[in-house]
Amino acid sequence: MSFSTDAWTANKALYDTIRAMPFNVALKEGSLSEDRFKHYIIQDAHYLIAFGRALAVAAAKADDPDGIVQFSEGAKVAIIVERALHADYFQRFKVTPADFESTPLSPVCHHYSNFLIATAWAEPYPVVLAALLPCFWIYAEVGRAIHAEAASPNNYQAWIDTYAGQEFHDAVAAVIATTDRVAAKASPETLKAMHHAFTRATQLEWMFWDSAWNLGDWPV
Ligand SMILES: Cc1ncc(CO)c(N)n1
Repeated sequence: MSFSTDAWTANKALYDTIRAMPFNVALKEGSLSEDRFKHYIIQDAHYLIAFGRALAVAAAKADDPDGIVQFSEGAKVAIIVERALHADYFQRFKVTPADFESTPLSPVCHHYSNFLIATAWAEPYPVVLAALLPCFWIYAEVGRAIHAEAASPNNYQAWIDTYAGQEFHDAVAAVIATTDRVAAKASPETLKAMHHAFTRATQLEWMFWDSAWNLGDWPV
């Protein structure tokens, strides 16, 4: 079985939990409060900078030229396309660049961002890809599932359309393919580390939405 099928099966229960989270249900129904979405989108803007940085390191570690192109392009798209989406919502919710700069990373965003950057720098290429894969794959699945059932009109349609869109899904399929290709020649120890990284990132995806729902902040 491929790494991706194995990893998805092993984490399916966690994915089902993510789908049923109050944040995602409310997003689908269009009833998500603006303060919760605003919290989410500010933290996500911080997160995407770390995500882009980790993708750039993955590009530098790629085992072939196609991988350099794939992940440097991924880094670029993470910053450019998603910034545009955020700029839209920042304007709508009146978040100024100064507000964004002065809002620190929440504990969960800080943890997830640092997990990706630390993994990108310290671990071998296959493990880096396994850590990055849930960020792509879970958003693609959640995006499509929400898109299929979303209330219309929905305040958050632009977000839903981005992650349900064909362009994002093509990028996700390509990351799955590269991850499976490198996993197929990985040692048992590396495979084990890949599964560990994939599960950790999936947990952090859950925690990221949970933190937005609860307006997570530093307790002290
Ligand atoms: C937390 C998080 N994970 C994944 C994505 C998709 O790139 C995102 N925008 N934010």
